[in-house]
Amino acid sequence: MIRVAVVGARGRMGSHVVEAVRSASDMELTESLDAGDDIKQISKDNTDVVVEFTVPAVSLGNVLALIEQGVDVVVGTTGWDDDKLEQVREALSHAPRADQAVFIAPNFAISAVLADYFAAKAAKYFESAEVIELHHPDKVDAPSGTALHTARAIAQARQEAGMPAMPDNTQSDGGSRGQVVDGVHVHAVRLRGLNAHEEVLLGNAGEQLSIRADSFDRISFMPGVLLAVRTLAGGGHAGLTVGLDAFLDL
Ligand SMILES: NC(=O)C1=CN([C@@H]2O[C@H](COP(=O)(O)OP(=O)(O)OC[C@H]3O[C@@H](n4cnc5c(N)ncnc54)[C@H](OP(=O)(O)O)[C@@H]3O)[C@@H](O)[C@H]2O)C=CC1
Ligand SMILES: O=C(O)C1=N[C@H](C(=O)O)C[C@H](O)C1
Repeated sequence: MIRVAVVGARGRMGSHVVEAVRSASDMELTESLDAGDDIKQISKDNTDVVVEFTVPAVSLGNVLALIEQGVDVVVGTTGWDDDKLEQVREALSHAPRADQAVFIAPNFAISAVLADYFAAKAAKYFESAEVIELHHPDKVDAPSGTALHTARAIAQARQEAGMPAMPDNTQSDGGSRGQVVDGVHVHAVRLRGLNAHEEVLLGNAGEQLSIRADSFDRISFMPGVLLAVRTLAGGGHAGLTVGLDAFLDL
């Protein structure tokens, strides 16, 4: 039985994770913590894997504290940059357990993971590429972690193919061209009625490829979360792993 704790348990995602863990025959829910709770209630004495879905401002602190507690962590919270990831690697290098693992995924839905993968594969064949992410208006961060991950993957594919900068004759945009992430324009839509959506537009003269992923319900993220919990609990993934594609045979 995998002992699972949830941090951010009363949140939109955390509450879904609590339900998914409770419904899993191979898992036992140990601790359900939220803002104001002492994260050191979680330890290797009561928990094997922690699932963390909080807010970008606190996730690194939570992960560092949980590493000190000797437990593995599955992280869904967004807002990760290279510096924060390096702090996690550093903490893992002197963690209580040599086989301790942290897994971070910008998106746990298979539709989004595949859209990201397909966009990176297509990128070198198109002169232009832009990313549009669309979410519910309660989301605190923009652009989404998923869109940032996709934009960086497109940029890396273009760089590896030796491609030039994308064509853009904009002289002044007043902010309407979105955020530029490694040369890729990213646009964020916030709209009541939406949940989580991403569209990648890739263009050449006379043609366009559109790659779209839609998460209509947060249940779409749960199979990926449970896959990550089971994978970490099974061992063999010591250190930091980023992206659910690492656990899929893509
Ligand atoms: N990787 C993925 O597939 C997905 C990632 N996400 C990401 O997950 C994160 C959470 O999203 P969502 O669930 O919608 O957000 P919510 O705001 O609904 O949930 C966040 C929860 O974390 C709690 N919290 C805040 N600070 C702390 C703390 N220091 N310790 C413990 N809990 C804390 C909040 O409590 P309170 O409200 O009282 O402050 C709240 O209950 C976001 O970064 C989002 O982008 C979302 C969906 C999918
Ligand atoms: O806040 C959300 O809801 C989501 N956040 C993640 C992100 O920022 O990419 C994943 C998904 O898009 C839902």
